Amino acid sequence: MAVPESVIEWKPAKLLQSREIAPEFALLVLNQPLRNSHNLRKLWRNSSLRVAADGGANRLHELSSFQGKFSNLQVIIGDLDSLHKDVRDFYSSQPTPAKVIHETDQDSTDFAKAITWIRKERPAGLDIVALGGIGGRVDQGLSQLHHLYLFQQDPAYSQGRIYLLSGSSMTFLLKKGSHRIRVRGDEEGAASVFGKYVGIIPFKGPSRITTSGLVWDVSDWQTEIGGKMSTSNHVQPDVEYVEVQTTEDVLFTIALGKVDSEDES
Ligand SMILES: Nc1ncnc2c1ncn2[C@@H]1O[C@H](COP(=O)(O)OP(=O)(O)OP(=O)(O)O)[C@@H](O)[C@H]1O
Ligand SMILES: Cc1ncc(C[n+]2csc(CCO)c2C)c(N)n1
Repeated sequence: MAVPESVIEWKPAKLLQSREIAPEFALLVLNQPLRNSHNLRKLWRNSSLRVAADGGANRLHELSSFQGKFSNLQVIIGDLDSLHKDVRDFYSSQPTPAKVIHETDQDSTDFAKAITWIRKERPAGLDIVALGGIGGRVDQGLSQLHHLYLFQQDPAYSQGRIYLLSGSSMTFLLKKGSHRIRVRGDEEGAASVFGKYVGIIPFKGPSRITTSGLVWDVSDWQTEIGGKMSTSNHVQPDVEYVEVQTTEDVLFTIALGKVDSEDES
């Protein structure tokens, strides 16, 4: 009898909801514009390890220096060419000082250094949310996507997922196989975490995909850069899950909902 193929479950909205339902994860703050948004506050509260990649600490400090928020950063890592001295002093002089890790090599980015450090610190695997992922410079964004592939080759993939969170999307890598992605929140009455737009990107090379739960579902559909690609797809209004079967690794990207307001509460 054929063994049923195992389905990988994704519940990314839990990262952005209350602490009770959030899984354990590390928050990695990149050097990208940062707002004191609903999502940032939730992620800060829910994360069990808070790390800044070099100048990411400057971005946090711009927010925390007003209200003392976001001051319990635990680690700053990188070549430290962007970290401001007053920011380093601020985080080093907190009641629980941040550890500052200087890694000088010029063959990897501070994003990669930070992920590698978190992975070594938690060899059993810890999910990582990278804040500011694929938001700014194109080479940095493409390097972050490349690193999703590099790090997800790790055997700890299933316990150590990486989510790139920009101001308007969440992006993660679906390894070849079957995936079931919950696209609604898990809390009664919670405003929607995700919007409707979805893209499935064959960044690594051609794949054949089958989807359900999308307005433009496809079945055993060849996708490749230079061929066809599903972008600006929509989640069907009444579904809770989107399912994707893919013959090769692909990126899945979904828009964030409108709740991520700028209020300072
Ligand atoms: N302009 C940018 N656009 C997109 N991402 C960025 C940008 N600048 C920095 N980042 C992200 O934040 C991380 C930390 O940035 P950092 O403060 O070290 O800037 P950097 O010195 O330009 O980056 P790196 O040394 O990693 O090339 C980077 O590794 C990268 O992932
Ligand atoms: C082939 C090759 N291309 C680019 C770089 C440069 N580089 C890549 S990551 C990084 C760190 C940035 O802080 C730098 C400078 C290299 N070393 N090797």
